[in-house]
Amino acid sequence: MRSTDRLLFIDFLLKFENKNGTVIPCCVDNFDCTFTHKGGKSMYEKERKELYNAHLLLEKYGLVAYTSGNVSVRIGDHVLIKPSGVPYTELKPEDFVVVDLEGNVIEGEKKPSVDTATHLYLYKHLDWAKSVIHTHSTFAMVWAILEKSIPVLCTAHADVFGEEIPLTEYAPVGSEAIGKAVVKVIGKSGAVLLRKHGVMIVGTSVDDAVKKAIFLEEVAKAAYFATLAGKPTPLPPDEVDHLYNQYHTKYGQK
Ligand SMILES: O=C(CO)[C@@H](O)[C@H](O)COP(=O)(O)O
Repeated sequence: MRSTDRLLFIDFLLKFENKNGTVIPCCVDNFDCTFTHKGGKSMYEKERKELYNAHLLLEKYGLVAYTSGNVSVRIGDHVLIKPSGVPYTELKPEDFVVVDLEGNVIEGEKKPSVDTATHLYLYKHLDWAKSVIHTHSTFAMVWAILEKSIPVLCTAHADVFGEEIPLTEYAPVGSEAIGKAVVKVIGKSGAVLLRKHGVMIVGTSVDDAVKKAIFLEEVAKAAYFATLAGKPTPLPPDEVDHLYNQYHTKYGQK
């Protein structure tokens, strides 16, 4: 499409949207023309609130600072993700960006997270992935900086994760490289340490991912202090399996 034709087409779409308040496509022939739906409702209102609350919870538990980290949720062939570089104190539900699985912006005025390619790689390669969280939570990051996986040293770790928290190879930010490195080592826990970087969590829901991000920091902290104070031995693998199965079938209101 010639650029003048594109502009005419976009003008037509905008008028159509204003009149009808209807959701319209935001990418025309790969032309960079993203905009929000000013005339109508934003896409995924419910998921926007859920994602906003997840970001607030990460901040409340001290797992992120200022602009660091991000959360996304998969909705069919779309992913809703945090905008890049927006401080948590300024973040609003309407700021989240809708992208498709190839990274095209479907709705949103802001640039999506710098880690979007990583999140998308995980959604495309792990069919159970419904939400992804990235943090630089302090104690987990200490293990990642030391280039050490976190052994199963206590029952809480066995309960929630059921295995040691693996460590990726080093991968640079801003491409699929981190996603590839995560897929190579991820196990049933869905929690991974990014070498020299931080944490990546994959969840079956936003709640599941938030819970794992919170508990990972708790076990990373306990394991760090235990290792500093003495020479803790890991729980036996049979006991780890037993605790994990018990927790996942009986714990709480099940
Ligand atoms: O780790 C990194 C960059 O090194 C990112 O996770 C930032 O911490 C947050 O980036 P945005 O989601 O704001 O783009």
